[in-house]
Amino acid sequence: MISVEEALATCLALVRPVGTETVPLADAGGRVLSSSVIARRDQPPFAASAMDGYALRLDDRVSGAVLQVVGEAPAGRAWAGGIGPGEALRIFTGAPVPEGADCVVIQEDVTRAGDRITLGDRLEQGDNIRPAGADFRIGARIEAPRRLSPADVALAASMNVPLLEVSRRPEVALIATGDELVSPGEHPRPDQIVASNSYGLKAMVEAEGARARLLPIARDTRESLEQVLRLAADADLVVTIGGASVGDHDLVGSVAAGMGLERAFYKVAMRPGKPLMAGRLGQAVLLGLPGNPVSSMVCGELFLVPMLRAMMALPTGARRRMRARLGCHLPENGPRAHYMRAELVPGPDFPEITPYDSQDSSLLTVLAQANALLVRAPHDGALRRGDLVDYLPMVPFPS
Ligand SMILES: Nc1nc2c(c(=O)[nH]1)N[C@H]1C(S)=C(S)[C@@H](COP(=O)(O)OP(=O)(O)OC[C@H]3O[C@@H](n4cnc5c(N)ncnc54)[C@H](O)[C@@H]3O)O[C@H]1N2
Ligand code: MOO
Repeated sequence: MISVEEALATCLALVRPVGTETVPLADAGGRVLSSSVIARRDQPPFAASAMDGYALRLDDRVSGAVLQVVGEAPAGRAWAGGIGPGEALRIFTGAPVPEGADCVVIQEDVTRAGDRITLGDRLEQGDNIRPAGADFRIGARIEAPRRLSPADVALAASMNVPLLEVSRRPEVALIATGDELVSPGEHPRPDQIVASNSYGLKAMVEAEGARARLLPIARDTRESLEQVLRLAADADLVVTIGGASVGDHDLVGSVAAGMGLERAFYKVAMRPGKPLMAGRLGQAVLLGLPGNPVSSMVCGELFLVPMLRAMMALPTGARRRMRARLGCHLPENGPRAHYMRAELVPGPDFPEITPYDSQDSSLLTVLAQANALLVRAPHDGALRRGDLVDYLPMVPFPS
């Protein structure tokens, strides 16, 4: 058995970036930017009013002053002329500030009568002008690689860049295996269950921005497994679920080997998820996850997600660990790293984390409730309430 760290390093060494494509800005949210975005203009491109009011000279901003209104500038229509002493321009938020004006007095501080305004008693100190280029200058960059947030998309739009180069979405084929499985909505026999983790993994893959394809459930025969694996030949990453352990019906390793799998490792010193395997299968990479629902989902978080990120050319490595105070006592850990499903709540200095009583790797109710994985190293000594421990956050984090 190898360590989680070795297994992750090997998984990451197996994958390659999948290449790039160009997409319209409107479809770029959540995608991974692969070429930096470069601003084609200054924003704002002119000194702009931040308020609805009157543009005038600072020298004229005196309580009680009476000024002549010479014209009007709505947003999108600049006033061609300038502003002289004793003059004001009616101006609206976002409109260019005219030559000669160096402040905008908000309309609430002004009394207007015909073409004249009188400035009120209390006038603001600020000039209410957004200087040209205050947001960004031409040539400013959104550096790649970066997963594009909604704010990034808005920024790229503002930079007037309509097409973005992003990483292609990796194609992931998901294969559930086992005679006991039926698809959700079907009618299982009394000795059957409903395939679950393949659907959870599909959601996980898609949340990362990759494409997931659920292949037909492979039955526990060599022929069935071979047939379904062949359907996955064009995928970038083939993920099998189950059939990885030592039982007579656990065929994934030997069938994949027969089809040319160059296995990089099998079995990792972790709980849950010991019978994990990975290797190269033709043009694709194969990740063989254990069948227990929680094991496969935890391995998905720890290995599949970083692999997908590497395939999209994002900086990779282990999921970022955080620190929390333990909410209970825990006995010494065994020889495998333990990723305990846990509840994380806010605390006075660090958040407080308490693992659920049952850590059986079949319990999806516990996994769905958990908002963190408490990480224990192999042979970690007994821990006391209040000790600082590592955890990996999972959604939903308490708000
Ligand atoms: N003698 C030993 N037995 C087992 C060992 C071992 O070391 N020696 N390891 C155990 C561990 S740890 C795990 S994890 C499981 C993993 O086994 P497999 O990967 O071969 O998974 P299966 O046997 O196919 O299934 C395990 C369990 O999960 C259910 N399952 C499978 N696929 C799905 C699915 N898509 N959706 C929902 N549930 C699924 C399956 O029905 C079984 O209940 O092996 C232990 N055994
Ligand atoms: O490690 Mo298995 O993955 O106990 O469930």
